[in-house]
Amino acid sequence: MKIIIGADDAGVRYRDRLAEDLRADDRVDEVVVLGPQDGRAEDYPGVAAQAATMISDGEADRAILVCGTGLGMAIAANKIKGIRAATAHDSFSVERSVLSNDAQVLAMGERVIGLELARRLAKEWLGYTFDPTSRSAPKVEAIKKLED
Ligand SMILES: O=C(CO)[C@H](O)COP(=O)(O)O
Repeated sequence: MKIIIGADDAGVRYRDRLAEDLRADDRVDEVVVLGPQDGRAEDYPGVAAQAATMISDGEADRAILVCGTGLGMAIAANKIKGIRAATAHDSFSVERSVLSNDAQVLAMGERVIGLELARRLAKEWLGYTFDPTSRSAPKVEAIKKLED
């Protein structure tokens, strides 16, 4: 699995810790880091669009995006066709974002949850795979039709 980990200025600290976790995770083959580098500022819309476009183009499988709240990242990523991004800060929502919504993007807020919870949720999120034969599949198909 190729995973993007991205952030804006408000999410850099969590991004860098989550990137370390992802690199150490056997389920992850490759980690792509997006967002501020070498102290250069970057706002969330550009980072979210870059990550979402890579997924939509088949260059990456999933992304974790961190900003202050996790809201702007999800809103911006959802503007890219084919992308389902969800902000989630609890275990159940993280699970359902994949199993119900087939979301490829998890957005979290560094100003909202603690680092250890963010790390745990990222780890849980990696373990879920959408089942295209599940009761949720027709609803995801209905979402896709909204884009046409
Ligand atoms: O949380 C953010 C967007 O949802 C971002 O990190 C901060 O945005 P701002 O409050 O507009 O500076």
